[in-house]
Amino acid sequence: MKAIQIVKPGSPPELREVDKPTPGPGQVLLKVTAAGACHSDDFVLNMPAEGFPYPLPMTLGHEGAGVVAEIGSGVTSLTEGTAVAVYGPWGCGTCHFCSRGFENYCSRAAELGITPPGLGNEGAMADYMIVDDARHLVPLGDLDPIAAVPLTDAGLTPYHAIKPSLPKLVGGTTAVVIGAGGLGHIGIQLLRHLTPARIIALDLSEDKLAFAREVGAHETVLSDADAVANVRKITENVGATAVFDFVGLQPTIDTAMGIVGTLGDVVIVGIGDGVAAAKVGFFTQPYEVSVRAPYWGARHELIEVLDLARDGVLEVAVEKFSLDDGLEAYRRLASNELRGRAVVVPD
Ligand SMILES: NC(=O)c1ccc[n+]([C@@H]2O[C@H](COP(=O)([O-])OP(=O)(O)OC[C@H]3O[C@@H](n4cnc5c(N)ncnc54)[C@H](O)[C@@H]3O)[C@@H](O)[C@H]2O)c1
Ligand SMILES: [Zn+2]
Repeated sequence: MKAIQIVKPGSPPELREVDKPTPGPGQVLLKVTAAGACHSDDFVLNMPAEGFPYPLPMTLGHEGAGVVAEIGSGVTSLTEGTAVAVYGPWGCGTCHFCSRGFENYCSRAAELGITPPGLGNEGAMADYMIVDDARHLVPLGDLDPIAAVPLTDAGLTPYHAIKPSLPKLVGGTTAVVIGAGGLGHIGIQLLRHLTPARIIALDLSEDKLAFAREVGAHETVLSDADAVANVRKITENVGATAVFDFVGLQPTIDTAMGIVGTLGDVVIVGIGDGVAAAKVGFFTQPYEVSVRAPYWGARHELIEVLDLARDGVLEVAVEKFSLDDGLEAYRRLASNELRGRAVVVPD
């Protein structure tokens, strides 16, 4: 079978022939129906070779959907042919966080497609993939796997990031989304559906800003040196009640800190290596700002996001690629050329 793999850190991924895996006890083999390409894959591809934390070569892809093709011994809860999506953060299942459903915060977690050595899980960018435990599968029902697969990360992560800010995002407040890409364009739709807040989206080009308005942003602002002043002007200097940074570079985090208002949240989702400088202390405005850096989401939240898609609330913009063209998907992702999510669909 074919797989898109990271072979050499700092180099583009490669399309390679690999052995079709066999499910071990408790495992499930999926015939992959769709796999989403995430900017985090690009982050992993560009990690330094020295001290690279994952086994090489490694199949990419932590957004996966498929059809159950083969069941390992001991799995009784599944039948072959069932359409499923994969809940990617694979926790231990028993610790404090896992028992509350937040496997994304399990300290012993192994993640699909981004797994430390010894845990042996490959990603979804392949004809077939192994899922470590039937517990990580969520039924897709009649959802289209191509449109639904981005929800396992590009939908789940913004949902998990936005939820704690919902009580603050009442009428008359402003929410800002920085980066209207895979995660951001779903984040905008979630904010539109879940809050009455005015949504301002920031990105690098007029084309991306037009896309942000298409998916529901009320206003858009170019992400440049004037962005802080321009957003503050729109909010009549009150500032934003929540800023979701889906880029995470130092300039965008600085923008976020510059536009957040009193009682506001700065939520850093992008993995850009930026950090938020503390502006905490008496007589320091804005007052009572919270900064969070959430990671992925809980299993029950994935089910909630899939239900929102079933209700027609979320429309994922997808650019479709075959496995043979998957390298082009990663090229477009790295150069910010995509509209929405790149989804690879094996034959
Ligand atoms: N925290 C988490 O759990 C989690 C999960 C998934 C992805 N991520 C990270 O979130 C980020 C977004 O991922 P994605 O897959 O949506 O990426 P993407 O490439 O689809 O989207 C990124 C968007 O940001 C825009 N952008 C880039 N630089 C910008 C800047 N300086 N100002 C404004 N906009 C800018 C791009 O034009 C693009 O539209 C990545 O850093 C990714 O690694 C984090
Ligand atoms: Zn991701």
